[in-house]
Amino acid sequence: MTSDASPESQPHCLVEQVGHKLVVTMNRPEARNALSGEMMAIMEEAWDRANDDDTVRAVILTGAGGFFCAGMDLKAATKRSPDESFKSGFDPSVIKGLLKGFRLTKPLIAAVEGPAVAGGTEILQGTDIRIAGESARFGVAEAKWSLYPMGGSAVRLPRQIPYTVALDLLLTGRLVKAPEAKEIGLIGHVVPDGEALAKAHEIADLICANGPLAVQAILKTVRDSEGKHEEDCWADDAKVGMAVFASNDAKEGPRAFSEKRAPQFTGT
Ligand SMILES: C[C@H]([C@H](O)CC(=O)SCCNC(=O)CCNC(=O)[C@H](O)C(C)(C)COP(=O)(O)OP(=O)(O)OC[C@H]1O[C@@H](n2cnc3c(N)ncnc32)[C@H](O)[C@@H]1OP(=O)(O)O)[C@H]1CC[C@H]2[C@@H]3CCC4=CC(=O)CC[C@]4(C)[C@H]3CC[C@]12C
Repeated sequence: MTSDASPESQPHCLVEQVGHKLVVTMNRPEARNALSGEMMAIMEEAWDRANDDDTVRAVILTGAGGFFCAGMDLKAATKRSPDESFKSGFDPSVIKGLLKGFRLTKPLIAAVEGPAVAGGTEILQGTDIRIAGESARFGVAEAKWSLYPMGGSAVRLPRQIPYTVALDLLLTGRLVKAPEAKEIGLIGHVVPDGEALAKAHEIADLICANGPLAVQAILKTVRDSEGKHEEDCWADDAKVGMAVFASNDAKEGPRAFSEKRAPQFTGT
């Protein structure tokens, strides 16, 4: 993957831990946070950190300057053949930065303002809870430029929203605003413009106050059972659930309820 560091020497992605929350901010506002090699590399590191660091209990993905992400850098794509990176060894069957073929073990909350287009809506499909300012725009525009939604939308979008709506978006490349995106189930919350990040923090705080083992176990079962027949899931579901019930935190939760106090979870 090539690195194309910003001329302003600002990193293309910022990563900051706030308490138990890891906040990942795509940071190329002059290009509507279009994805770059550098941005993808920083996001890959952030995802590893989120998965490996026990102090991280929730992750927020957002964009700088009032924009989420405009997908691949189309201007950079005019400087070399669009398929050059594939020829030089980049295997697009896993695109970790875009959460294709790689998932977080901690909940990932998207806070969207402005456009989330093409790769921007594709990475959104790897997030768990999605919040947007009311004039945010979403769409999978690749076909408009005779490109392919390589971030996974041809597979994922029809699984996440109704088939006919997914095909409408994939084949026309049209954009929808936040209220319609909520109506079709692509996002879960619409807030006044400028308030998506605050709402994401509010939801992340609720998650971080919960038992981290329970939260991560729920995510694991949801992820592992995707696409399987439910009868094929119960054995693992029970195993994952029993490990949570055997934890110290599972003793602390009911004790805190009985003692009428907030639980103090340790993740053990
Ligand atoms: C293959 C995947 C993925 O599936 C492919 C894509 O994502 S295709 C991208 C398609 N994007 C779009 O269609 C969006 C285009 N933009 C717009 O429609 C509008 O700009 C907007 C709706 C977003 C905003 O409209 P506005 O009116 O608000 O603003 P506007 O005036 O238009 O723009 C303001 C300025 O911003 C510039 N701008 C906007 N969008 C882009 C853009 N996408 N690229 C560049 N610049 C943009 C605009 O020109 C204006 O600037 P001015 O100077 O003022 O004119 C691929 C997804 C990720 C890829 C990987 C990324 C990392 C990699 C790096 C490498 O080196 C190797 C390859 C790879 C791994 C790469 C591989 C493919 C992907 C996986």
